[in-house]
Amino acid sequence: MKKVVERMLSVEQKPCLRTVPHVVALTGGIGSGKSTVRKMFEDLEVPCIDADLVAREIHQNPKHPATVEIIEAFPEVASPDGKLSRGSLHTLFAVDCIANVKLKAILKPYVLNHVQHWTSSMTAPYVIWESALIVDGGIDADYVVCVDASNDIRVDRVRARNPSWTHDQILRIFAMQASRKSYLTGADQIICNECSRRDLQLQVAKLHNKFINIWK
Ligand SMILES: CC(C)(COP(=O)(O)OP(=O)(O)OC[C@H]1O[C@@H](n2cnc3c(N)ncnc32)[C@H](O)[C@@H]1O)[C@@H](O)C(=O)NCCC(=O)NCCS
Ligand SMILES: Nc1ncnc2c1ncn2[C@@H]1O[C@H](COP(=O)(O)OP(=O)(O)OP(=O)(O)O)[C@@H](O)[C@H]1O
Repeated sequence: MKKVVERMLSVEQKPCLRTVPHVVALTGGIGSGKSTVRKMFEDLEVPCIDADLVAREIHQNPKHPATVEIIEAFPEVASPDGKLSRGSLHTLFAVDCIANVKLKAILKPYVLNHVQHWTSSMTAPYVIWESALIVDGGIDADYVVCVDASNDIRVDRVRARNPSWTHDQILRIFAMQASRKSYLTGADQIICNECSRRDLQLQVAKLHNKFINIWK
């Protein structure tokens, strides 16, 4: 009986073990393979969030204060129902650097707020935040993973994924994003995606084991 009471007391006195998960930022330029890598981490049951998808949910909601502000600033890219028109990446933001900076400044606080709330509701040792825009700064991650491939491979993959995009449109998006060098120098770890999906998966599994070992 004494032992049972002692054990109950020791359990009650233990501090709450619930801690906020570590954050791995997953970044890279357009077509580098971020979403492909994110899905591989999801297959390993790592909770993942796509910041660009969060941004999309915001600017496709005409009542969201960020959407109202964006449409006020850029009425030319409003759809008839008050959302941000999806083609606006090519017609405005990939060709007008100032407009792009303003768009990101409006969206970023709302996206980060959502992503941080989501993170604090997770119980895994670590979570993954995916975004092409992480190297823009202001994102507090424990570890930055950059998915990399040569510009030629990325252009080919984006063209295959988006057949209606022209070569010029793709190069404009490249030019709006951080340089390949900035992505690489800002990373703690690089995943080289000039390989087969199978070899990519092996790199992901190795990295996952490393994270689990340090943060278990
Ligand atoms: C410009 C927008 C409206 C175009 O939307 P659309 O659905 O047509 O494109 P999608 O989101 O699928 O983007 C496709 C790819 O283009 C690249 N990209 C998108 N937006 C940008 C941008 N503003 N600057 C540079 N590259 C971009 C990314 O590699 C992205 O994965 C949208 O991408 C957007 O809201 N971008 C800003 C996102 C943002 O500020 N996120 C904050 C993260 S902290
Ligand atoms: N190792 C690979 N072998 C063959 N195709 C690949 C490989 N990795 C990615 N792809 C393909 O390349 C395209 C771009 O990959 P993905 O969408 O993952 O890139 P991304 O970095 O998320 O791009 P974006 O910034 O536009 O969201 C996709 O169609 C994907 O299926």
